[in-house]
Formats: sequence, structure tokens, C-alpha cells
Amino acid sequence: MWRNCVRLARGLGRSAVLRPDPKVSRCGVVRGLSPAVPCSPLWNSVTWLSQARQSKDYALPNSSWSQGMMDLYSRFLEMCKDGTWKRIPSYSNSIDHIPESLKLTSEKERKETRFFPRNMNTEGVGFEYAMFLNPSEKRMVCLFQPGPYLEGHPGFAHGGSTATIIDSTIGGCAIFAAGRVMTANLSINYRNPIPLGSVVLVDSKVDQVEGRKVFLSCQVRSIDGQRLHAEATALFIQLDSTKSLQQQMSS
Ligand SMILES: CCCCCCCCCCCCCCCC(=O)SCCNC(=O)CCNC(=O)[C@H](O)C(C)(C)COP(=O)(O)OP(=O)(O)OC[C@H]1O[C@@H](n2cnc3c(N)ncnc32)[C@H](O)[C@@H]1OP(=O)(O)O
Repeated sequence: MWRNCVRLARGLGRSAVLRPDPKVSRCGVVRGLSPAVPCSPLWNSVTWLSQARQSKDYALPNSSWSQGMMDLYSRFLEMCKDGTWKRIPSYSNSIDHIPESLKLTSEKERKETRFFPRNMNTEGVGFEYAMFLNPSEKRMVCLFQPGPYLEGHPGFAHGGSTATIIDSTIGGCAIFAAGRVMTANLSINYRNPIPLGSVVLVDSKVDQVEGRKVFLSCQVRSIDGQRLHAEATALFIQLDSTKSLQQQMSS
């Protein structure tokens, strides 16, 4: 059942990403400047993610997970045994995802911020999810169970919550492809609403890398693969890995 979902999601197409006209970037930087220190892909450096940390790993099963979520999680864990897939831990603070060696000085001290999809303390009410990376296929999947506080239309997940989990999954994939990145374009077609409490598989992959541009696509399907809930294309832009975002914005 779930194998259909993973296999079906393979045929991801990529519609053209909108290309903007202006000659100068939105940050006032002359277009096309490659970052001073381009970051090499991180596909095989997942080990640092599993290094012991004080922070709680939110991507582990808890009592709010449905049987469907648990079954799918167990199947992906099984596929981690031969190294094909790697479970990606998830923390409440963005900074905790960055290895000490890649952190900028300004990122060494923790601030009172929360990683958006991890901003609720009660289990099961918001984004319950776990991500798995397939380095050889340049794919990141996310098992997602939307909680009752993500409601849009009564009983269904808000389109913004679907956009959030897509942006996070596809963004995680882009990070492993190009290090520090930002979303430049995210285009989503909503095909079927996602019932709250159901479990869906967000399946994203890198389609192409052109200099600083990482093009990706993604499908969100029911766990039996039969129902397509959403499909997306995205463009992420690689940032200069030696400067903080604030420094880059002010340059
Ligand atoms: C660390 C390990 C974690 C592991 C664990 C993983 C699990 C956890 C993952 C969490 C993952 C969270 C992922 C959240 C990701 C956000 O949510 S990011 C927030 C939303 N995005 C933003 O706020 C971005 C705002 N925009 C910007 O900052 C700037 O426009 C950008 C995107 C940095 C680009 O500016 P720039 O660096 O000056 O580059 P610029 O010269 O303008 O453009 C470069 C090229 O891209 C093209 N381009 C730029 N924008 C566009 C566009 N919109 N459309 C088409 N083309 C474009 C330009 O045309 C140009 O092309 P060329 O002329 O060179 O051919």
C-alpha cells in the first residue's frame, strides 16, 4: 500500500518556475553573484544531525500518532537499516539543526525563537511529522499528520499548513543539496483537501541545480498513494554560507 505511494510519487514532473524580470535582485544585489563560499552538498553528512543534543527530538513517535502514522514510520525506519534512507531529527529551534562547524558566530547563542512547525507544546494539535532523506535519490519525504489546530475549512487542513510542511520538506531537501538556501518561489496546486488527523506522505526531490538555483518538485499523497492532495514546484537560492542572512540583506 505505502510502497505505491512512494513509487507513484516518483513520477514527479516539474512545471517551469516563474522567472522574474528585474535586472537587480530584491536584495539590491546585482543578479547572479555566486556566493563567496558556495557550500558543497550535504547529502552524506547526516551523521552530524544524529549527534547527541540537549534539545528534544520532536520527530519521534508520541501518543498522538495514529496507527497509520506509526506503521509508515516503522516502514521507513526499516528502510534506514541498509542506509538507503536516513531519519532526520527535528528540533524546536532552527539553529539546533545546524552543526556547530557550520554555525556562524552570530548563531552560537540560542535565542527565544521556535521553528514554526514546532511552535506548539501540546502533542498532536499541530504539525506531527517525521522526515526521511534518501541521499542517492536526492529525495526528502515527510510523514505528516495535521492536528486540529491546523484547521482551514472545517475538518480539513488549512492550505497554509500544507504550504508550511511542503516548504519545510522541500527546503530540507534543498539544504542537503546546496547548504544555506532560501525559498525564492513555491508554487502549489491543491488537488484534494487533507482531512485533519489523516496521514499523508510529502515526497520531494531535487530536479535540477543551476549555479545557485535549486529546482525541486513535490507531491503530497495519501499513504496508499491513491489520492493526490497537492503538488508543488519550488526554486531555492543558495546563500553565501559565510554570512548571516542579516549581513546578506544589508550588503
Ligand atoms: C541545516 C540542515 C537542516 C537539516 C534538517 C532539515 C529539516 C528542517 C528543514 C527546514 C527548512 C526550512 C525552509 C524554510 C525556507 C523558507 O521559508 S525561506 C523564507 C521565505 N523566503 C524568503 O524570505 C526569501 C526572500 N528572498 C530573498 O531573500 C532573495 O530574493 C533571494 C531568494 C535570496 C535571492 O536574492 P539574491 O541572493 O540577491 O539572488 P538574485 O540575484 O536575486 O537571484 C539569483 C537568481 O535566481 C533567480 N530568482 C530569484 N528569485 C526568483 C523567483 N522568485 N523566481 C524565479 N527566479 C528567481 C534570479 O532571476 C537569478 O537568476 P539569474 O539572473 O542568475 O539567472
